[in-house]
Amino acid sequence: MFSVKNVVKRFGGLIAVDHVSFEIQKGGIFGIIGPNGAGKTTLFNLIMGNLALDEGEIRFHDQIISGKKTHEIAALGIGRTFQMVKPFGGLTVEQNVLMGALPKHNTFQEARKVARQIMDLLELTPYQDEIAQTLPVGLKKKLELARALATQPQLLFLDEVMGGLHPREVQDMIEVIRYLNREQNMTICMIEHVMSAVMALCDRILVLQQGRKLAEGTVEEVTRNPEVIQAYLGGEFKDVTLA
Ligand SMILES: Nc1ncnc2c1ncn2[C@@H]1O[C@H](COP(=O)(O)OP(=O)(O)OP(=O)(O)O)[C@@H](O)[C@H]1O
Repeated sequence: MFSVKNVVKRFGGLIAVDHVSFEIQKGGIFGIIGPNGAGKTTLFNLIMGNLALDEGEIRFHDQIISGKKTHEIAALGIGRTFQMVKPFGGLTVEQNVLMGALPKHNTFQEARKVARQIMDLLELTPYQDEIAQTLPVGLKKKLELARALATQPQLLFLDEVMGGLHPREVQDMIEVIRYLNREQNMTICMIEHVMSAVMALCDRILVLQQGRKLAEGTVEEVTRNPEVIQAYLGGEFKDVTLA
């Protein structure tokens, strides 16, 4: 469904993404993990056309998407959330979700219907008239997800949606992602530091380190990989269970 082939991104002398290749199968939940600075967000920015790649190719359903503009990529059915939550701060929750829904729908009524379904799914309806920037982090993360869902993607890229959430909120988010994947047939690719969520959700994991692919495989394969264990034990992933 989606492939990244030999992608390279340089920032001056630094190679942020160094010949990375992977494929995402339709219907899966693909995880991308790795220490800070591994190149994960840069990879998402390359995929969504926010940054131009230096080498390589990105395909979605056999169409080359590298080189396309962000709105063209979104129109093909790819959505994303941002690690640094980016709602329009001065707008209400409902207006924010509508902003995502409007380009995909012919009428305002249709867009509003979809926006309301998404707010219901994410339990944002009680906050629909609140101004986005006044929300606590957990609700801001949900709003970020709601805005991405409003574009009705087939393939959704999630950049650390669990970050800053309380354990109860992490559990809720896991359930929402599982529902989107199983009930709405959405293929998901998630960058995530919260390892319990990665373990609970992902059928395949890519491990990046200093821009390079360190390992790729199932949760079992990756967590048994000696190089991954070494990288993690020396790193910041204190909550990872590698038993
Ligand atoms: N616009 C930029 N200009 C220069 N260097 C950049 C730029 N964006 C990212 N980098 C560098 O590229 C490397 C990869 O950064 P990136 O944000 O992709 O890592 P990450 O794996 O997403 O990290 P984190 O887990 O902290 O979000 C880092 O060394 C970072 O400093």
